[in-house]
Amino acid sequence: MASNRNRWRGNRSRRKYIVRSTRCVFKFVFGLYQFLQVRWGQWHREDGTNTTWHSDIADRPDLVRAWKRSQQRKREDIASKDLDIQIAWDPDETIPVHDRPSELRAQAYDEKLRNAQPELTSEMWDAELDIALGRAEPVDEENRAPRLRARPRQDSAVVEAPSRSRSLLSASSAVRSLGKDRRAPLSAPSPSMRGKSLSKAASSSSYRSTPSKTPDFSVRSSSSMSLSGSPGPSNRMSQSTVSQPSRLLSPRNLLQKRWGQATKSALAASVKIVNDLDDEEIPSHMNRFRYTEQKYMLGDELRHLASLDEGIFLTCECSSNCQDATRCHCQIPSEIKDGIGRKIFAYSRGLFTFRVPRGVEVIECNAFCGCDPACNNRVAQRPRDIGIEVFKTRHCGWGARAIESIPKGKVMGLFTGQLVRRDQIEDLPESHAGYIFDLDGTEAKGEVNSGEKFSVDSFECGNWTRFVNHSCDPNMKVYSVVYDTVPDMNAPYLAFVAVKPIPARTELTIDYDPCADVDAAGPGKSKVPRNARPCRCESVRCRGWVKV
Ligand SMILES: C[S@@+](CC[C@H](N)C(=O)[O-])C[C@H]1O[C@@H](n2cnc3c(N)ncnc32)[C@H](O)[C@@H]1O
Repeated sequence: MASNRNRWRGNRSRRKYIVRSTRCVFKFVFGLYQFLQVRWGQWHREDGTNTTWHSDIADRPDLVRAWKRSQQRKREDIASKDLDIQIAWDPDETIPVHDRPSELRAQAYDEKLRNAQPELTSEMWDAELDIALGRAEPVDEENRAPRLRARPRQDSAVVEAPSRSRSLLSASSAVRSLGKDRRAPLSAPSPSMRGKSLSKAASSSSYRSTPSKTPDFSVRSSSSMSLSGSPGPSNRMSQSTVSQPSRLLSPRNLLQKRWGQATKSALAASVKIVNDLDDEEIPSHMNRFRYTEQKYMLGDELRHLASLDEGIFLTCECSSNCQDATRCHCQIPSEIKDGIGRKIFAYSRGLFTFRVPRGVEVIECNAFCGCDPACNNRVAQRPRDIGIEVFKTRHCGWGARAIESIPKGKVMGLFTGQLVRRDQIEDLPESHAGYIFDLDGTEAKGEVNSGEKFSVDSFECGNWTRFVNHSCDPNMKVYSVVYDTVPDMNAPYLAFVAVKPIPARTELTIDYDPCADVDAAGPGKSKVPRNARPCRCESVRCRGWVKV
């Protein structure tokens, strides 16, 4: 490996050292971590050794990236060979150290699991509901294929087949047959969240392109959850975990369990379903709904957007925390500036500053930037840390609220769902209309670029944000943010941010038509658009209509 200047972190004298070679070696500390082995060219210990171990090298992101790529290749290699993986701990240590449980192996397991598990379909969901309601018996899945087989090396360490929680029976919809949907039909004549108005609310956004073979919503068994590749206690290798039989779960608990798995695998806080108002157990249309916390769902024709080449991104070389937007290369295209035209970040101390003009999108640091994950300019991409309740409102069906008080500027979450080409929206069923967001933040600014245009349909998949109702005096605003795509791709994320301090358990709302004439607000005073319906937000500033 070519020599390069390297500063040893923590060395106050700032003496320069040269990396002579790096090697991808798995060293086990508490049996779980892997480290990059570095041999130093101009440094050695008194005993002559010159090797140190690192999980990161702040000054050499190129080395770390190369190392991570080689790790990825190894995992893919392991995953492609067969569906078996030895994951048992060997108490007698007869297994070579490289075969012990490790993060690498956990990731390989996870990747195998994703390959082995079929995509969750509405039929599977219906079947689970049938079992939950006692209308059907769970099937023995022993002979179901393909699936991941966990091969125990010792009796003491068996990880169960991860597809245990899946039950594939009939395709009838228990929810539908129970007639649980007592709300007015959601067949709005035109999109409620869709349209110029909403796009204007969004100054821009992006979708996360972290390469992923399987979308976020993939349901994993408890054991696979514990084996997820991200660091943290919830990802440690666990002993055998047996799923709770589905038949013991009510539809709400079953839905809750699904969402719990999805939020947990995204390292996000919980989302609970509560209804203190009536006996509707779960929101309607949940029989086909798949929860995806932070990623768009991509159909085959858009899957290429999830594996963008590193070369497409502008990256910064900051060593840990990005503090100066004028020096951050990833900010070159950013149009967020202070009063004297200097580039600034959109956030201060983790909170949105609202210094982002309408039509301008926020460009966060990306996976290839040199800064660390806690950098100032990575906020919307972090896992949501505020617990959410999806609850039954008095007048607007189900809504969403936070379980704790929220400061102004807090980024609450990203709007997710199925990413669709804008020209295909008209083909969607009418019932989807109130759940579609156009990603047209830059169009609102009048700079329509020639690229493809997208919208996000959250009717059948998405997260808690699809329950956010409209208010003419909202407590959240939407802005657009990119971090795993680039602005020109027109597929930003939409981040929901608190515009004022919000007390715990206050309904979270946005304005579906933020560009309506605000000065003329008040019942009947502003021009009623064609796609409007009576607004039930009950705010004193209510326009009297909501665009749907
Ligand atoms: C994105 S969904 C919000 C979640 C929805 N309440 C539910 O239960 O699924 C948008 C739909 O909620 C309803 N809605 C939201 N805000 C409303 C308001 N202020 N007045 C009347 N209906 C509203 C409309 O039916 C609209 O099409």
